[in-house]
Amino acid sequence: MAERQRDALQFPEFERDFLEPHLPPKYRADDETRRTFTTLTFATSLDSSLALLPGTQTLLSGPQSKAMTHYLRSRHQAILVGVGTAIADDPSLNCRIEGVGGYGGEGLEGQPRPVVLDPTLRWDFSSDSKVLALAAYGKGRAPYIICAKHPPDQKRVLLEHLGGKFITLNISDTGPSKGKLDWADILQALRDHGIQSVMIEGGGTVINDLLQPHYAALIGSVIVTIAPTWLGQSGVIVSPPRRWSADGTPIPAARLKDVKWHPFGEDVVLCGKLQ
Ligand SMILES: NC(=O)C1=CN([C@@H]2O[C@H](COP(=O)(O)OP(=O)(O)OC[C@H]3O[C@@H](n4cnc5c(N)ncnc54)[C@H](O)[C@@H]3O)[C@@H](O)[C@H]2O)C=CC1
Ligand SMILES: Nc1nc(O)c(N)c(N[C@@H]2O[C@H](COP(=O)(O)O)[C@@H](O)[C@H]2O)n1
Repeated sequence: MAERQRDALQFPEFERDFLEPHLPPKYRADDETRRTFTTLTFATSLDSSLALLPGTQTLLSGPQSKAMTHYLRSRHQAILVGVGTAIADDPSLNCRIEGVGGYGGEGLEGQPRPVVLDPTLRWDFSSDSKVLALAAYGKGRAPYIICAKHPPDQKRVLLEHLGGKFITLNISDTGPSKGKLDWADILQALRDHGIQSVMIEGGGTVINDLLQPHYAALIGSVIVTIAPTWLGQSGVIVSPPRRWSADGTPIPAARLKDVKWHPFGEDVVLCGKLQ
């Protein structure tokens, strides 16, 4: 029996039912047909801010909603962040719920695969970067990095040594994602690498991109933690591009349906689907 870990988070059984309808279906290794289930999830302030300033990390989630996020991590095969988040936060991107691999569980079971979206290879990671160090200690998996250019051999060797890899995709030259990577291509690439569920945590650029109507069909669930604080102006804001109706009047950028709210400590967690 795995020993109890002092650094593990607790997320009680009775809180889990609320989330169940919003979680990906159970993973089946033999199911080749299923599209990757995508959950968009983040913590925001009352003024829709993810961080006090660009390039910095701000703690918004309280202990209960943080434990909820780690439970979500245990229920997805991968966690994706943009390179802005990887650089600003030096995140761990592992699951620290009690009973998951590395935190009282066996092997790496329950540990999601970190994925960093870094088209131009801006993230100058090393073996000291938290996510790689945790992989080396068996407390998480090494990242997959999605890029659009040839990676340097030295970085590739370091990543592959720990079980990670670079995945190279083509920049779109047409359509709404022109000049960027298309999210359908990103999710298909993850699917091709055996990932059937991914939770996308941010940051601002990634979330605002995905909240545009042409990507709504790709997102299975949206789960937002709202903390009872206003961060103030000049933060990293969730606010997707405004839409306009055919007659030129402004309409909301995005809206959720089938919404449920649940308090976790001082925070509230909102689950829904994009309309
Ligand atoms: N409160 C929360 O839950 C979270 C807060 N954050 C915060 O967000 C901030 C980082 O946000 P941002 O600076 O906006 O960076 P980001 O993490 O959204 O990364 C942006 C970068 O991702 C790449 N990217 C995004 N969409 C792309 C696409 N379609 N094709 C190709 N490349 C694409 C580009 O290189 C872009 O510069 C940090 O302050 C971080 O602490 C990040 C995650 C969650
Ligand atoms: N759920 C949540 N609450 C907050 O207050 C946050 N700042 C974030 N940020 C996201 O979590 C990552 C950090 O995760 P680790 O604890 O280092 O594993 C960070 O990179 C953001 O993606 N999330």
